Amino acid sequence: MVTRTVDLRSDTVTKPSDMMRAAMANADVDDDVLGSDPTAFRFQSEMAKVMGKEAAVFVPSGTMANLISVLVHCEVRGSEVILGDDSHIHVYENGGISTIGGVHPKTIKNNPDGTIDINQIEAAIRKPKDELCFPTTRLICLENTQANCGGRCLSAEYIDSVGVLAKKYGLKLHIDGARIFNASVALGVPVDRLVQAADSVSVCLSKGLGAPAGSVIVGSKDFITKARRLMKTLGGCMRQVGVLCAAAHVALRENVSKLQDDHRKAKFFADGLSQIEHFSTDSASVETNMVFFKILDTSRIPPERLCEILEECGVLLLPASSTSIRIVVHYQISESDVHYALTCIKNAVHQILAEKHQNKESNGAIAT
Ligand SMILES: Cc1ncc(COP(=O)(O)O)c(C=O)c1O
Ligand SMILES: C[C@@H](O)[C@H](N)C(=O)O
Repeated sequence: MVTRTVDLRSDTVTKPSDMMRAAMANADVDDDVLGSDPTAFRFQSEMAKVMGKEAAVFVPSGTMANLISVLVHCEVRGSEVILGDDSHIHVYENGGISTIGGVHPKTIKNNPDGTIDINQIEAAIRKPKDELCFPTTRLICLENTQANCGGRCLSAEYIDSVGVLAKKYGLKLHIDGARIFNASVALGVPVDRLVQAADSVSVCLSKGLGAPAGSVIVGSKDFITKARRLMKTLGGCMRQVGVLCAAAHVALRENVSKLQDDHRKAKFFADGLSQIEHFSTDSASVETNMVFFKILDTSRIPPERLCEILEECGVLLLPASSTSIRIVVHYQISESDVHYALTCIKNAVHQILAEKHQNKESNGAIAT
């Protein structure tokens, strides 16, 4: 019987704090479609200010925030967006920019550090002379932090250089900033500086900041007006949305300061994993709240089996590939949880290896 749960599947798993629940219960609300929900208005104004952009709109999810942002930038048919081949928009959003928006993706391989090579970006930009046969490049998307590269941070200098390239060719720049506050804290760069070159940013309040739901798109007033209209088309406009914005506002006020500790716990986790035989963990590459560790082929430990055994002791993890597992730390994971999970992982490895040895023995016995 599981008496303790340590949920390391994602930073989307946090439960709203008591302060968030109180804010939700007491939120001053109104119909945000017929008019303006006062709590949503205040939160959106605060987010625009914090991110250094003209305007903001609260959106039900990060996936919808990215979809809306890409579709507003690429509102002309035959548009193409340049993005990383391991980006969330390309991998985890059901191809929505194409299936719903008719936007063509031009992927470039993500570097291990989360960037996409700037020379490859420039080479991928379509040339006007080829417009009869090819889509028209209108947008470049970056992701900061870059989740599938291990939560790696894109520097302000890199983003600025992509911004210069975008302007050179008359393109727009969107940042999937689901974890932009993690990047800001890890780099020690104010978040508005980090996204200065971007025309739009999607920011998740429901990840490391711990809100129960929601994202925000920030950008110019004109962009946000178009984004809000498209959100209505997609069915994303909500009535008394202040209930959710109240929790998101608490998350913004209370939890940015906790992110550094998440990063420290992730680093501690990575150091602990690197002590475990049969695992390969690049602890040096852990910059924020994510740790990916590879299970060496020699061990022949299937990630699914490891996750299965760990679930029995209340430690929840997700395989990242056929040979690796992802750990995501958040503010509701304690130091003690980290130690407990590491102990459970070590014990699970020993259990699986013992199982394999026993199977080998019994197969050998049958064979003789
Ligand atoms: C980098 C990144 N972008 C966007 C999203 C989408 O956010 P949501 O789950 O709220 O749709 C996620 C994960 O959830 C993510 O990790
Ligand atoms: C898996 C992905 O969709 C989610 N954003 C996560 O990082 O957990």
